[in-house]
Amino acid sequence: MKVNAIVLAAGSGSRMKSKTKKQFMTIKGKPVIWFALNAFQKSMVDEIILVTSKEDVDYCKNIIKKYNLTKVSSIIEGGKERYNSVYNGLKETKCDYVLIHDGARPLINQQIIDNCINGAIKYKACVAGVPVKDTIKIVDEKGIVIDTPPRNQIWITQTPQAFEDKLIREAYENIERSDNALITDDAMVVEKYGNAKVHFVEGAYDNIKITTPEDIILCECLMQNKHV
Ligand SMILES: Nc1ccn([C@@H]2O[C@H](COP(=O)(O)OP(=O)(O)OP(=O)(O)O)[C@@H](O)[C@H]2O)c(=O)n1
Ligand SMILES: C[C@](O)(CO)[C@H](O)COP(=O)(O)O
Repeated sequence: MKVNAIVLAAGSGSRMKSKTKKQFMTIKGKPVIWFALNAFQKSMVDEIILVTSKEDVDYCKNIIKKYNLTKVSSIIEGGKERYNSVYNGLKETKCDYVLIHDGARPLINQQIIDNCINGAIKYKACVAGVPVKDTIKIVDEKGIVIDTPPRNQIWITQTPQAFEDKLIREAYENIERSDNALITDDAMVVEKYGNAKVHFVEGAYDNIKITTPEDIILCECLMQNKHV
């Protein structure tokens, strides 16, 4: 059984509003992207496909060399939207199961990776996540509450998202032929165009995505007691 991971680092990080792209900012002396790459390096994943922007390929090559990330088998160019980057990565993989992960989620751990691999084997399509702790409200464009859905039906969706390779490949091929507006994760591609039900597997509350400036501070705090 061959398991590959696609790690995404081709975003512009516009919500971070920083000079350095968020995936290359430094936490505990290491670039953010290193944490995810290192987690997969230490896991049972066979190969890592790193997706990044053309202008960052050389920088990524340096990181891979410096930290001896031997499982990174290729660095490929991303696309305009996240799903374009994922599809470019998928074209580069050939395996039985594939894990797709945001390079901007440095707090991924071995347990989550294992949960995703086992979930993909069991269900063909799964995503890491956790139930929401807050009450969530649906609002209209004026900010007026329309509905308060039952909290036990709402989960925070994280990455990795893991799939049987054939299934996710076919689902992505289908979006090429369809209206692909507002696709923000890979589970959605399977929900809309794939041939399996997507199951949640246990993620972690600290498996946050670095998106806005306070996430860097939060991440540093969360990492303080961890051995990474
Ligand atoms: N065209 C894109 C867009 C996003 N990503 C990656 O997908 C992950 C999650 O996306 P997000 O947090 O939205 O990153 P950005 O698109 O970079 O951020 P923003 O939306 O604030 O511009 C990140 O690791 C990002 O690098 C990517 O590889 N290619
Ligand atoms: C894939 C994802 O991280 C799951 O939460 C998320 O959907 C990415 O969305 P973004 O709009 O690119 O932040």
